[in-house]
Amino acid sequence: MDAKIKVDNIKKTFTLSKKQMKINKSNEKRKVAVNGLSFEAFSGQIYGLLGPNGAGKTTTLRCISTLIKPDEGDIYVKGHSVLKDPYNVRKNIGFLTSDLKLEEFFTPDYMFDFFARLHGLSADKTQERKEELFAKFGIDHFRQVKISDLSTGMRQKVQLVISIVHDPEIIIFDEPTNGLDIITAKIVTDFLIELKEKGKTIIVSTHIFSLVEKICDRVGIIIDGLLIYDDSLEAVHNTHKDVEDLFFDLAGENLS
Ligand SMILES: Nc1ncnc2c1ncn2[C@@H]1O[C@H](COP(=O)(O)OP(=O)(O)OP(=O)(O)O)[C@@H](O)[C@H]1O
Repeated sequence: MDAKIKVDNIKKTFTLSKKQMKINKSNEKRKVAVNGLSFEAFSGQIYGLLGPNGAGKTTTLRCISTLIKPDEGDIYVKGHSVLKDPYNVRKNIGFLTSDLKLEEFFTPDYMFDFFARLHGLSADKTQERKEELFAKFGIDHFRQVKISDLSTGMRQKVQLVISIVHDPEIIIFDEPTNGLDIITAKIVTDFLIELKEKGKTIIVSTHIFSLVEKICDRVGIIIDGLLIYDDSLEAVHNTHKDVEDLFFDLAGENLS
């Protein structure tokens, strides 16, 4: 099987501000967020990057999505290097994070059209895609309401649909169900399963064991910037009761 995403020995170090050093309760000026990470993700599968707070999940996903550059190593998305060919990487990726800022003044309808134009979609295609996604995520009834007047859950739905407006082959999703109510969380997880069945390649980051069990085909366990496990869910179940059992078995002594 050909890897759609190949993360090849990436390293990323941040220089910390005084404030960040205080938060980290450390005198160290530099923080190694990701320390020589490698894994592959395949089409028709969901790869779950699982780890506690500060493990390096978001940093890894931001490197894959070309928002930041790894200091060492490289990542190949459909063979395109994030360092040498970020344009073609971006074209193939939809990146979703709850950090995305939406313009408060605009409506979901306007935002969707704006991002569709940015991705070069025709007017017909934009309309077709908008109707499909707005119906699926229940956005229809607030499509003309200003973002500033929407609830957090409603905004998250809008963020989700605009990040996949171009129907990307690869979807990178940072904490997919964070902050969502139980109904929206189910719509999102069902949608991810539907996308993988269509042959998309999906990487999600999470700290929720049950989400990995429910939707992932492979799991990578990341702690302190290091990938300490990388295998199929089937392999997990061959040796352990479940992912939680595996996590505490492997990570127990590394956790503080
Ligand atoms: N821009 C930055 N500047 C300084 N330090 C950073 C920056 N981004 C991340 N870090 C640090 O790098 C480490 C890894 O952070 P990262 O956000 O990748 O972890 P995470 O696994 O996504 O955690 P969480 O689940 O809390 O989001 C943390 O110690 C974090 O404080």
